[in-house]
Amino acid sequence: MIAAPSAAVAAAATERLAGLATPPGALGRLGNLAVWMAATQGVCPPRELTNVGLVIFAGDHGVARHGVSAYPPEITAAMVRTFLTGRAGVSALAKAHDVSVRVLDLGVDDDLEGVPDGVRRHKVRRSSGAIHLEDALTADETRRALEVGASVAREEVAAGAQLLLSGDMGIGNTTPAAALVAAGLGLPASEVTGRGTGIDDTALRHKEQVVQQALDRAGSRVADPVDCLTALGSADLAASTGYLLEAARLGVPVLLDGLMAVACALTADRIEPGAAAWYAAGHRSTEPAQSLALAKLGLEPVLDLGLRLGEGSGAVAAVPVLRSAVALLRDVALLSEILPGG
Ligand SMILES: Cc1cc2ncn([C@H]3O[C@H](COP(=O)(O)O)[C@@H](O)[C@H]3O)c2cc1C
Ligand SMILES: O=C(O)c1cccnc1
Repeated sequence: MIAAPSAAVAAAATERLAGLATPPGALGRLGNLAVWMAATQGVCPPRELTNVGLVIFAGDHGVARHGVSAYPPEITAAMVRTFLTGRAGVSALAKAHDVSVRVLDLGVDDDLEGVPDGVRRHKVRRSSGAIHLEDALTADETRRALEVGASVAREEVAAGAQLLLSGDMGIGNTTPAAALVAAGLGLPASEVTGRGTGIDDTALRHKEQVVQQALDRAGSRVADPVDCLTALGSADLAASTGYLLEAARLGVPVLLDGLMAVACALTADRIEPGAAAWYAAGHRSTEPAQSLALAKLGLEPVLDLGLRLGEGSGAVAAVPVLRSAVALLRDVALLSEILPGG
């Protein structure tokens, strides 16, 4: 069980919020976010968020060759290079909101020649297995990927990160992510499968069959969250899970993105209950599994913009809202200070 953020600081922050020169409740959910931020930092008022870090976990998926995505797997390597030139969707948002971006290749089906060693050094394998036909990973690969993620979280925190975000890149990844949510929530494929990059009705029915076949193949192993990563996940999703889990263990807050981040957060909370108390939901994705997993974790998304990009984009877009919440609890006067004789 992971220890919760400080209840004493949450109480102090709630009291400060109630005393601000604003009508009670007028700050709405910004007030709740500010209290959560203070509790995770263990200090009230909370510190400004000057050091926010996004790590994008990239990898390919065997299922991507089986008609589950609107795009070919070759996009994955091309997008890794695009993150490095700072021209992806999430790059624009990260630049606008002062968020550092790091991209790691866990399982891209390409050697990524010429890409810096720091990006490639954590690679576990080239493409994870096609989950409806075979395990995504060996048990040893799962263990290694979880440890890569944990070590990256430790590095980010040692470098001063106050808030961690995870992003994903990998054509086909909404299929294993939906399977992880189905496994974690005990739901059939029909309830969790979404359109990902934008597949048509025929492809959606096929994708649902692929997810169900994967769940049936995994059988009773769905009861164990680490076995789920081995059977139904991937190297990039296992690393992302290790990263989110380590953030919670270290007591560092996380702002979650869309389906992949939330599927990994759900898996992390299954591995060590209590982890989710360190997570806030950046946005609501259009993927049904993301909303189902958020509800299970008790998380209400900050933004609801119809985003379905991934890459960490929805989390980065929510960073200014979290900064706004912190600024209010830090900088607004207390009503008692502005009243005569107060
Ligand atoms: C150009 C492009 C950029 C992306 N950036 C993120 N994704 C997102 O879409 C993919 C998941 O959807 P599916 O499971 O349907 O393949 C992942 O790569 C995810 O990161 C992208 C997809 C494309 C095509
Ligand atoms: O929920 C997401 O993050 C998402 C949805 C579709 C495609 N890529 C990512």
